[in-house]
Amino acid sequence: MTSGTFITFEGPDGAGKTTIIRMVAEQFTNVLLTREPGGIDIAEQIRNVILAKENTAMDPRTEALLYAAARRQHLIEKVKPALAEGKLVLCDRFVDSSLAYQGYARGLGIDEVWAINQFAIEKMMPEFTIYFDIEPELGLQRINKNKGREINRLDLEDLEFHQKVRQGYQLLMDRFPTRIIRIDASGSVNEVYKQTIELIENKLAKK
Ligand SMILES: Nc1ncnc2c1ncn2[C@@H]1O[C@H](COP(=O)(O)OP(=O)(O)OP(=O)(O)O)[C@@H](O)[C@H]1O
Ligand SMILES: Cc1cn([C@H]2C[C@H](O)[C@@H](COP(=O)(O)O)O2)c(=O)[nH]c1=O
Repeated sequence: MTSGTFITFEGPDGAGKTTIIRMVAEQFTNVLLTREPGGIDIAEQIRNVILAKENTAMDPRTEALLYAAARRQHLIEKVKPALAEGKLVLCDRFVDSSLAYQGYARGLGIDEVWAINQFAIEKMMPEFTIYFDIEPELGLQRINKNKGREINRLDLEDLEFHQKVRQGYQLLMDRFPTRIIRIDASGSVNEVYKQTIELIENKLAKK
C-alpha cells in the first residue's frame, strides 16, 4: 500500500525534462526528485555501462534488459520506500522510455519490451506521466548548445532514431490516453514550467 504520489516525466532527448523537474521539485516539501536510469548506486553503475560511448557493440535486447534491471533496483531501493513515506516522487524517465526507445525506435516491439518490464515493475505504474513533446531537431540543438553536458551513446544515434523515439511516444499517448498528458515543450523554460506546475497542482488538488 503506497500513500505518496508517483509522477514520471518523459520525452525525447533535450526536451527539457531535467530543467523543469528541478523547478517543480523546489515548489514542494516532502518530495523526492530522482531519475532513470540511475538514482541509486547500483542503477548509476548500470547507467554508465548502457550509456558509455564505447559500448557500440551492445545488442538492443541487452540494452532493454539493462534498463529494466536498473529500473527494478531503483524502484525497490528508492521509489517504493519514498512512496511508503508519503512522498511526492518526481522521476525523470520510467518505463515509457523503454517502450519508446527500445520497443519502438530500436524495433524490439512495444509489447515485447512491456512484457520484460513487467518482471521488473510488477504492475507498479505512475499515477500520471507528463510527456514533453518536442521536434527531435530542436531537442538535439538544445543539447548541442549546452557545452557542459556530456554526450552519451544514445544522444549519438542519428536523427531518424530520435524521430522514431517521438513516434513511439505518440503511439504510447494513444495507448494510455488518460495516464500520459502531453505538454508542448518547444516554448521558453518559463512557458513550459507554467504549464507543468499548473497541471501538477490541478491533479494533486483532485486527489
Ligand atoms: N524550454 C527551453 N528552451 C530552451 N532551452 C531549454 C529549454 N529547456 C531546457 N533547455 C536547455 O536545453 C538543454 C537540455 O535540457 P534538459 O537537460 O533539461 O533536457 P532533458 O529533456 O532532460 O534531456 P535528456 O533527456 O537528453 O537528458 C539544456 O541545456 C537546457 O538548459
Ligand atoms: C530510462 C531509459 C532511458 N533511455 C535513454 C534516454 C536517454 O537517451 C538516455 C538517458 O539519458 P538522460 O540524459 O538521463 O535522459 O537513455 C532509454 O533508451 N530507455 C530507458 O528505459
